[in-house]
Amino acid sequence: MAAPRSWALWSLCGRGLSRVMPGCTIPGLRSSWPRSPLGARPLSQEKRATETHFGFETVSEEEKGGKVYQVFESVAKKYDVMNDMMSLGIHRVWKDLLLWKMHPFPGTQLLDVAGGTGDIAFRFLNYVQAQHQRKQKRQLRAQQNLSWEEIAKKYQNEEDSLGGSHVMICDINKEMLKIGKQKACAGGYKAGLDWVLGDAEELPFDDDKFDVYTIAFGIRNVTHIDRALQEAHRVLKPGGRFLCLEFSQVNNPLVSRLYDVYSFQVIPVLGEIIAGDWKSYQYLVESIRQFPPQEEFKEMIEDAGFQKVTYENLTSGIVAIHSGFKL
Ligand SMILES: COc1cc(O)cc(C/C=C(\C)CC/C=C(\C)CC/C=C(\C)CC/C=C(\C)CC/C=C(\C)CC/C=C(\C)CC/C=C(\C)CC/C=C(\C)CC/C=C(\C)CCC=C(C)C)c1O
Ligand SMILES: C[S@@+](CC[C@H](N)C(=O)[O-])C[C@H]1O[C@@H](n2cnc3c(N)ncnc32)[C@H](O)[C@@H]1O
Repeated sequence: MAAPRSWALWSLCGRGLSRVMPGCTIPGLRSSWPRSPLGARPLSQEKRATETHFGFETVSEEEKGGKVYQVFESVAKKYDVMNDMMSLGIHRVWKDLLLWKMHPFPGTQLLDVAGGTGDIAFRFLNYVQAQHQRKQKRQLRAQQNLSWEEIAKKYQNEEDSLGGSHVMICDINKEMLKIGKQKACAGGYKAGLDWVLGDAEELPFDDDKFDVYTIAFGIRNVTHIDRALQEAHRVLKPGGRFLCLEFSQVNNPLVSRLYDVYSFQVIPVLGEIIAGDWKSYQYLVESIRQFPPQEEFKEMIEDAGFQKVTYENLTSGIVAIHSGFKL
């Protein structure tokens, strides 16, 4: 089988990559990553404190944020359609599973960091609304002698239809938030959500504020993952839950091989055809390979102070959901 294009590039660039271990500035990183596209391959321990990775490229920590910003600024308009095309809709199932795992209760205060175009937030609102409506119907059926007006009122109060639940969508990118807000208008999501421009590494919220913190396909893009995890811990209430949906390490060799071919040969091509942006989608597949595998990420979450940390692999580990509690 021919080597994927980017893998060939990666090999050609090996001199530069082996000189630097991009993840070096992040406490808790293990020497086994970043990984090559075709499996674990430790890179050199030599590194400079201010360097990190942007895909397979070595950049300064100062540069990385700007580069990530440009990627999402560039893809924002085509972001949703690209996700459906790349995954044939499978990303929707992963996001649904995140919500089922969360199983929010009435009144849940959710912070969705790197919330982008709102996929997690809208699912959350749908979930709590459906749950609240079921509860309300049960209560209405149980109550005798209610007037039609009283019944209608119960259905009309939008705020109440969420049972007090609320989602705060926080993202560093104005363009992603703009698309998210447009989707919210089009989808009729008015109550129970707010949009905030903010950095996962320095969240603009008080301590102990949220019941649940989610980050879906976001933490991979953050410069200092440890800082983002510490911030997650800070803003959660005691008893609060951290949930992260992110690309991970494929645990089936056949799927892994097909996935590598698909990632490096097909995804950038789709990116070019649909979004007119090969580079951003090359960054996507490279950044996936730079992210720590399940066990190492679990340890990083524990290092940030979370307890009862577990993870669940989805689609042979193409993605995983990590969960932890602030106790
Ligand atoms: C810039 O940063 C970003 C931008 C974004 O837009 C999004 C994100 C964040 C990401 C997401 C929210 C999710 C995005 C989803 C993905 C990256 C895709 C994940 C991949 C899958 C679910 C499928 C995994 C694929 C496999 C296990 C391999 C199976 C693939 C094949 C049999 C095709 C192998 C390909 C070739 C041999 C090359 C020749 C083929 C073609 C030219 C045809 C192209 C084929 C397709 C479009 C079909 C793709 C097939 C599937 C999706 C099959 C699914 C099957 C299974 C899961 C078993 C972001 O950070
Ligand atoms: C792949 S998108 C995920 C969007 C959404 N969560 C989803 O699942 O579709 C990654 C998002 O992370 C955001 N992001 C990257 N770095 C960030 C940071 N330091 N703080 C907050 N958001 C960030 C990007 O702007 C982008 O919207």
